[in-house]
Amino acid sequence: MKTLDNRVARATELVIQVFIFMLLKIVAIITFSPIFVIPAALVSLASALCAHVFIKVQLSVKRELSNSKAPVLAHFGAAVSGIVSVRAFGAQGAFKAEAYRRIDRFTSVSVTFSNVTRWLNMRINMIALFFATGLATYLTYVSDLSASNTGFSLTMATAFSSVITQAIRVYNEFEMSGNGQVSSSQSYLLIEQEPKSTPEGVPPAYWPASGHLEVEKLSARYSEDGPKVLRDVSFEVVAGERVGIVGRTGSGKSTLTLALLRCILTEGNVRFDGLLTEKINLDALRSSITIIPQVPELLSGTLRQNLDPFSEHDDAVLNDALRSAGLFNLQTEDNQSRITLDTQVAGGGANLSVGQRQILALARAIVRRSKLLILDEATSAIDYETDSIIQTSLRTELGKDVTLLTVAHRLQTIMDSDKIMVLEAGQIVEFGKPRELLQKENGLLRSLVDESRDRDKLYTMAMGASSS
Ligand SMILES: Nc1ncnc2c1ncn2[C@@H]1O[C@H](COP(=O)(O)OP(=O)(O)OP(=O)(O)O)[C@@H](O)[C@H]1O
Repeated sequence: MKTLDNRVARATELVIQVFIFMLLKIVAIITFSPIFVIPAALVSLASALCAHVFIKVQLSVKRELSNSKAPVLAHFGAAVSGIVSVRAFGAQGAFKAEAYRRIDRFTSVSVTFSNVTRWLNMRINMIALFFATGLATYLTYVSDLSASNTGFSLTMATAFSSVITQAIRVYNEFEMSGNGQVSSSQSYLLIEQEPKSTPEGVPPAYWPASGHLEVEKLSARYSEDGPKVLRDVSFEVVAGERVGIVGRTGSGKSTLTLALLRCILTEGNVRFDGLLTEKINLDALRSSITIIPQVPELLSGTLRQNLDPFSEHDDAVLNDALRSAGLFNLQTEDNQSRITLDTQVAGGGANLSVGQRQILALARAIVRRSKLLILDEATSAIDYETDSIIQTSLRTELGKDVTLLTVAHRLQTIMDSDKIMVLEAGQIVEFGKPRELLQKENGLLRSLVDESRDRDKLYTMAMGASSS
């Protein structure tokens, strides 16, 4: 904002300077030839008219110019970075043709742009020429001004055209940069904000004491005028239950998790450990629920800072969480690249594998003692060993009252869950114990399992889970 203020102040200063300069020239001419006050006023009016037309036209041409310049630069960038592939596939001809096409478009707009500038220069020069010629005629044949003052007045008049052009150019730049800066700042200022925390929204200190979740007619959409992606979803999960959420792609699984965290627009009631989540401050709600996304984000800093950003726990607790999450099962004591609390994590967790990041996200949930854990299962990029470590940790290390919702992409992960929720087009079509769902004729879960290559294994898992 400060840079913006400085730039606007500098541009304003320049505009004022040029206009004062122009005014001084007119004043100098009028002082020696007062009769020229009317031609000077007419010249200023005519110049202002030309400037008005020029600025209007030039604004859209300049926008078109930058729109046609970007594709040229992008094409060059793509060609340079992909030069090996371009040559390997013998696609030089196609790339050249495309480059010519883009350059042609850019050139035609550039020509229009310089024509617009030429249009203005011609008119301003003509106006200034008439003015200077009129003044010279008057001073030579009518006025009895001394030779030195005549020379001075004529010098002022001949420099007049360049000052007018300069004034228009500076004013135009001022208006364009002002417009751009103000409209982009405006768009940042008008970004919709989430509701602020209020004293009434602070939940009691004991909350949440359990992971009991009651959802009643929950609908969700991504924007005010967008369609309902989740429609009247109602279900109840008692504390400590493990629920798998399945459904075909686009059925609303991720949307449900976002709706529970109030990250999108929702209607209906969600009660978490007895409290309506819409009445609770967002920071309190989101810090009591942990979500482990497919690719967890980590912050740049040490592992310790990532697990405990506010330094609320000692190393023993953090190490315990790492062990429970399964990190130490992945590495041996003598491993040189062993991950410890002092390991530096790159921005986003770029120096760790997706599996390691999921394990750390799980450790974070253990440290925070979240009562509701939402796991968006990683579909790929995670090896069998890491996956089974995570699954074992989830089954053995979480407290008995911790509710686990797993958005599953592989049925194996959730077939031994307490319950399975099947979503279809934003609605719950099945919700119950795996064994019961598999017995339903034409059931959706049953059809998903029957389509799977591991059909028999899945049936065995479901029967085993339900009987336990
Ligand atoms: N940011 C968004 N803006 C608008 N619509 C969205 C957005 N994200 C998802 N949707 C829509 O919401 C619907 C449900 O998407 P969602 O991501 O919840 O499905 P999903 O079941 O998680 O799919 P997948 O298994 O592929 O992850 C889809 O029709 C999708 O087009």
